[in-house]
Amino acid sequence: MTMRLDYLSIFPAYFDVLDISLLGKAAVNGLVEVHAHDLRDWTHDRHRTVDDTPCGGGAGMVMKPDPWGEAFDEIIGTEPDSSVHVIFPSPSGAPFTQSAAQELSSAVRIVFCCGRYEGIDHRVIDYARSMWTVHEVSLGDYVLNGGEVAALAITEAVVRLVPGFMGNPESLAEESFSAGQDGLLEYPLFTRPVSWRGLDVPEVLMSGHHGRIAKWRRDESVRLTCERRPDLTDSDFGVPH
Ligand SMILES: COC(=O)c1ccnc(N)c1
Repeated sequence: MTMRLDYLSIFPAYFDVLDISLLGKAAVNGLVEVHAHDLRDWTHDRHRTVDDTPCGGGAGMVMKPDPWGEAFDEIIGTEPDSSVHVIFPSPSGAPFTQSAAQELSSAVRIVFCCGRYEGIDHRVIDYARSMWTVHEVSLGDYVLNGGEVAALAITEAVVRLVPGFMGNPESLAEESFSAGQDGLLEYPLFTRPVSWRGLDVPEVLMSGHHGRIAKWRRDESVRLTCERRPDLTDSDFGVPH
């Protein structure tokens, strides 16, 4: 199954980066298909205008609905289809999580709508909701200049979970937030040399004692999660098992 990814933006060149590294390889082996579009291709005036002043006043500009609607018609179509996922990255969106990435990794089509200026006319989102499965998602509590960087981050989080993308899918099991880690943060990692600038690899990791190593790793995950992400812990995690 090939996942088709579309990106609508006034800066489509942001997505050239998807041609390199693992994502580029996935495109080559037909796992994903990437299409970046310039929203201005759906404008009809000499200045290729995509924005206008906000109704009701206020600072900045708002992205006009017309170009988005015409782009949707051409890129996605004019018939409702709930299997198409349309993502609007936005600081006012729902927090994007690993479980959302996991769910999206089985999608056949994902269309990223990258807003600029103060944002997109809300009717674009309402129209999209009437046609497709819409996700307004935030990467965290901060504001970017546009949705492009967020779209790239979401793409990476999703595509790496697509079956066949990662050479060794087992490596996914022990990552932070993965089910295999019970949603805990990943334990600290070490490799050779055993001693480096006076800093040594924890002895337990060199013991060859798998039970002790597993316990050390679990304890470290619980400790890190309690320290850094108390919001992720509950009474169970608070006490290392
Ligand atoms: C324009 O988009 C944003 O500023 C944005 C998107 C997703 N997450 C955020 N925290 C910000």
